[in-house]
Amino acid sequence: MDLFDNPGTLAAIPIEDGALALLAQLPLPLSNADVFAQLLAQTPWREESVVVYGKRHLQPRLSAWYGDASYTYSGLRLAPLPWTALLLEIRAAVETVCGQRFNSVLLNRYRNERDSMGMHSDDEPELGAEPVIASLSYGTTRTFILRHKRNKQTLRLPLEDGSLLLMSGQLQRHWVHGINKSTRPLGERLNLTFRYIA
Ligand SMILES: O=C(O)CCC(=O)C(=O)O
Ligand SMILES: [Fe+2]
Repeated sequence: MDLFDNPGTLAAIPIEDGALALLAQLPLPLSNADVFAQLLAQTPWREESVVVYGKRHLQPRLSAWYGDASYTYSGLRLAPLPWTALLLEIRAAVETVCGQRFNSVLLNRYRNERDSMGMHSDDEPELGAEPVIASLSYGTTRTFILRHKRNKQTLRLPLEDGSLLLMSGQLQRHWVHGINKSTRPLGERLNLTFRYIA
């Protein structure tokens, strides 16, 4: 049987004001360890800076942007890298599971427990009114935090090696999300967020 005949199904996570679904393991012909090692080695990782309230900061993580179109992220104009064979293969599997097309992917590398991502919404206008974002994780499990903008309700989701989280509907409008630093030592994690940019 071809792996892609039965890609597994996303399980909905009940949440107000948005849609969230999780697949524990994205089916791919490569092992999670091979995907992790190849992405780590092939990617031209960069330490980007962002402007927050007029002040420039280095991001506490490494990143790389691939895709068909350029994109503005936290005041940063990112020219995309061309798709690699591995990223195209991963994208095809993600698209099959999600039933959605994606034309770009942001790779984030959290080197250890001191790397993080501040609470934010992926609500740039070019992502559309109801952005569909597929978030794929490899390596060390980190806790993905979602907080409702109005009532401050908080959800904590451990994102494990090989898991795929799909965010859609009104989620970006009503919630912020991020990855906190940890006080306990942690190994490396890679995250890929597939997006569709109009
Ligand atoms: O690393 C993660 O799980 C979150 C990544 C994220 O929110 C983003 O790239 O916008
Ligand atoms: Fe995000």
